[in-house]
Formats: sequence, structure tokens, C-alpha cells
Amino acid sequence: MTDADNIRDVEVLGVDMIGFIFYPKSPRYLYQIPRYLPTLAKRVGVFVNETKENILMYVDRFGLNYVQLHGDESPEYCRTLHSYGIRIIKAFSIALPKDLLAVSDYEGFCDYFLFDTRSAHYGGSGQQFDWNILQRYNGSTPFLLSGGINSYSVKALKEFHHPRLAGIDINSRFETSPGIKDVERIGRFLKELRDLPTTKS
Ligand SMILES: O=C(O)c1ccccc1N[C@@H]1O[C@H](COP(=O)(O)O)[C@@H](O)[C@H]1O
Repeated sequence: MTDADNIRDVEVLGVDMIGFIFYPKSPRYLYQIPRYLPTLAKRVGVFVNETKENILMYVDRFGLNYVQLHGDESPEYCRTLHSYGIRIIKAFSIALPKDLLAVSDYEGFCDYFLFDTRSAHYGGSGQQFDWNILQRYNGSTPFLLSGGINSYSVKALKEFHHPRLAGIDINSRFETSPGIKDVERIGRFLKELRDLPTTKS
């Protein structure tokens, strides 16, 4: 997110985390500190193949609670950042079951994994992948489900069950323009998600 008032309005809806994209090639790139940063929701910085030095600088400057590593960061890179006390969300691009093979190398020093849709770019594709693939994930790190989740995903989300599912990540499908969230659309989505009865797994 990029705008102070928009951040405040989304935070009031009771979301757990709010993200800031520090990837210069993204249309959501945050190049200036907004006048307001969340105090209730956790602050997540999203990075793609950034240097460790820059990550430390951003964590300090923005008071980041988590860093979301959305590029080709190695297990060693994640382990080092973790050893500095940084909480890590490591993103993986998923298209086929084999895309889960590398995930186990990251166990033990990531707070969350994030499963996103494989695309030509690093993230923000607005496209969904086949969530059934995740039934093969049997690791111990909790994960966030991501990639093109939209207003019409509520029923499928209610039907998706996994013991390690910890949260749902929404992005481009809830925007009025890149970096600006549609507060009403998110409000309706959260209400429907909370209201609709959950199916048994
Ligand atoms: O949104 C971006 O521009 C972006 C750029 C580089 C890395 C990650 C990015 N966004 C992340 O992508 C996922 C899925 O987004 P979407 O729902 O498919 O739009 C999400 O975690 C964003 O934080």
C-alpha cells in the first residue's frame, strides 16, 4: 500500500498485515514513506532479490515486522537474515507439484511460506493457481495462500482446507489503481469470508 489514508482505512477493517512493495519494477513500488504507517496491523516489506544490507535498512526505516522475499532468495540468504532477528515470509511460485520440492530447504528459519502463482514477473499477477497442488505440502512452516484472490474466491476459500494454512493474501484484485486498495471491496470480502459457513474437510 502507498497512501496514508488508504492504509488507515484498510487497517480499520481488522486485517492482520499490510504490505509495502520495495521492488522498483513494480507498479506498487513505494518510493516515499507514507504519512501514516500501520500500528495495529503488522508491517510487511516485500522484496525481490534485494541485498541484505538494503533489507536491514528498510526494516529499520519502516519498522517492518516481516520481510516477504518474493524473488530467488536462497535458503542461506534467508537463514542469514533470520539470524539477525528478522521475521521472514518466503514466497514460492507454484504451477506444478514439482514447484513444492525446494520448499523443504527453507524449513526452520522462515516464519511463513507464501504460495503464489508462477508468472513471467515476480508477483502481483492477479492469476490463481491450482490450490489442490498444496495438498502435497507436508512441511511444518505455516503458509499464506496468495495469487489472484478476488471477490469471487470466498466459496473456494471456504472449501480449501490444509492444516498449515495460516492466512489469505490479497493484492491486485482489490485495487482501484496499483498501490491503492478498494476499501469497500475488501470490507465486503472480509464480511463474506467471516459469515459464510465453513465446509468440513
Ligand atoms: O504486487 C506486486 O507488484 C509485486 C511485485 C513483486 C513481488 C511481489 C508482488 N506482489 C505480491 O504478489 C502476491 C500476489 O499478488 P496478486 O494477488 O496476484 O496480485 C502478493 O503476495 C503480493 O504481495
